[in-house]
Amino acid sequence: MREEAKPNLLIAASGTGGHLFPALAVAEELGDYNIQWLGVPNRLETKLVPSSYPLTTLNIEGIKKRIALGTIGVSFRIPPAVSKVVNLIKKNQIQGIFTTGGYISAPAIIAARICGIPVIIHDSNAIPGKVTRWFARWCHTVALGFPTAEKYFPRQRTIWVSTPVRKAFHSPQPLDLPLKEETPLIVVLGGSQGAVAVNQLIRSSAKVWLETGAVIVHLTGERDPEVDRFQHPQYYTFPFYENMAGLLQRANFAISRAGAGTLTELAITGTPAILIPYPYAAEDHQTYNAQTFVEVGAAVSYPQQELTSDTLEKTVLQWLASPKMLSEMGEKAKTLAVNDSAIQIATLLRQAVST
Ligand SMILES: CC(=O)N[C@H]1[C@@H](OP(=O)(O)OP(=O)(O)OC[C@H]2O[C@@H](n3ccc(=O)[nH]c3=O)[C@H](O)[C@@H]2O)O[C@H](CO)[C@@H](O)[C@@H]1O
Repeated sequence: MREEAKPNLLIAASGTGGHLFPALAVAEELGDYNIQWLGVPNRLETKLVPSSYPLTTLNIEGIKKRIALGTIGVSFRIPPAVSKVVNLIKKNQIQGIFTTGGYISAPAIIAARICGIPVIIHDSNAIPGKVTRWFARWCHTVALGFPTAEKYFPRQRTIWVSTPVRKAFHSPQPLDLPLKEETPLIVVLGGSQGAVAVNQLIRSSAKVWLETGAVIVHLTGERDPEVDRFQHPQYYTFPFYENMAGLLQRANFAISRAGAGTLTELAITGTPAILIPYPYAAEDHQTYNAQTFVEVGAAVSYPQQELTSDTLEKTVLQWLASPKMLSEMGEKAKTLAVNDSAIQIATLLRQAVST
């Protein structure tokens, strides 16, 4: 196919791994499209996107403030961000937009409406974000990470697709860590940015877990000033780890926040988890995300305020001594996996762009 014959798509996804990796997974399925990316300066997209797709950044502070105050609406003054997206759409003859919710979706959807092109929005959480709820009416289809989220969109076309994960999750990935086959591996993570409160809990209990022979890989994020406080030969820390597929495939279990991205990956890799939902997530959505995994028996979930290091210490020791229980929980996690989520969204986009 000649380069100029490719359809042109804009992906508006910004901020956290939970918003970016599902969008990158969809982009991986659209190799026959010219893809432009819309983000903001100084967020994760500036690291993850430019090597693969041209990135345009918007200053959306004004929009963030309006959404935080609940004042955005159909009549709101069109800010410069929207004009910039309209220009981008016109200049590049963009035929459709894919967005994963969050602030960046607002100017993208408004601009798409002005230009008369279709938008597919994906929202991965059990309680969809405010922007998704407000602007869904202007989208061609709302793709959902959790089937229960459908009730927020009584008048829109919705489809439950789970959440796309990177292609690497769909095949076995080698892990570059010195681990014997029989060594239990605990992976600790706090979403794409790390979780300082979880990190503290782990450091206060890790020693007893390591004494059983287990290895811990702890993804700490980049903002924890006490990251070097605990050290042990079986304890590995990384601020951010690229090969999540390899790590979760090998993990016996995870201790994690309950972001939708990580939960979906745990389902695909069949990894049981001790979940500690982020207590300040919008509308407490992580607690609701976690519920689905708890209900099928794939995870246990503790509110951070109620979880003492003593309870966590005992739970982990019990899990380390219960391989049969872990493999049963792993199988239950797999019942929540949707392996073709990215393909389903790519198909929706192809249909929307061609009609
Ligand atoms: C604090 C907060 O509000 N977080 C939200 C954010 O996701 P946030 O990015 O915090 O968390 P998620 O669990 O959704 O996604 C994390 C992603 O980063 C990847 N990862 C993480 C650590 C690492 O070292 N390497 C790596 O690749 C994970 O594999 C996963 O793909 O958006 C999600 C989707 O709307 C929400 O469900 C989360 O509640």
